[in-house]
Amino acid sequence: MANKLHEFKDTAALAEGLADAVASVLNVAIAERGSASIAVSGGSTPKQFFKALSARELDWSKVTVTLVDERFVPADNARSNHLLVEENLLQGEAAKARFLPLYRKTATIGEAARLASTDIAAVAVPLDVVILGMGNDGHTASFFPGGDRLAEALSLQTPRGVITMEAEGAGEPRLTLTFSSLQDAHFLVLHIEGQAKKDTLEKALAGGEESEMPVRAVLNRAKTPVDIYWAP
Ligand SMILES: O=C1O[C@H](COP(=O)(O)O)[C@@H](O)[C@H](O)[C@H]1O
Repeated sequence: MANKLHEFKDTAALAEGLADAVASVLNVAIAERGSASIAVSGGSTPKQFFKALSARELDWSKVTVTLVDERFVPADNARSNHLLVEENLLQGEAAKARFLPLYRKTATIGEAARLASTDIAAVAVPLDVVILGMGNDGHTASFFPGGDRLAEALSLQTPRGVITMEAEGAGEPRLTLTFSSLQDAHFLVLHIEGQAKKDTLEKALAGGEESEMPVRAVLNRAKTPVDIYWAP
């Protein structure tokens, strides 16, 4: 698996470099198909990148933005990945993008997953861009160690879509794209920052079970080689 590491002098340079690369992929998709898609992660890492991407020149009205995963909280909750994207990416020209949330105000998280799966199914396959983050526990998306549906989420037999996930380290119940939904993206990125995350990456790459560090599934058997973007 020819993953590639892109190192930057600082997080600001990484944000600009990744925004340039993503904008280029989205522009090619728009030129070739008339549309483009990107699934992004939440958490604390991507904020600078989102702001840089938001300022890139492209026909955002032709771009579908969705989430790799989401906490099962409404968009006005400070833990919401939707809120992070809305406040940092979907601003200015980028506000013209079509946004597909994963959270839905449904009686159960299972119903929200079914509704989100239906919407995601209407987006061209494969996704053009997937931006993954990683926790220091080796989770990516909401593929958490000990997750109640981890094996199902990581199996290529599981159809593309959104499934629920609960795990001790996850906090709220989660909604996550399945591995099958994201592993063949045209541009598959793992965006991590800081030495601790670099050490976690090295541990993940050194071998071991996917159940211990689920990011290994992406690093070891995604169809698309992973572009790893890192800055200290
Ligand atoms: O819970 C989550 O954590 C990961 C990593 O977040 P970070 O703040 O350490 O970058 C994130 O990729 C995921 O989308 C989010 O739901």
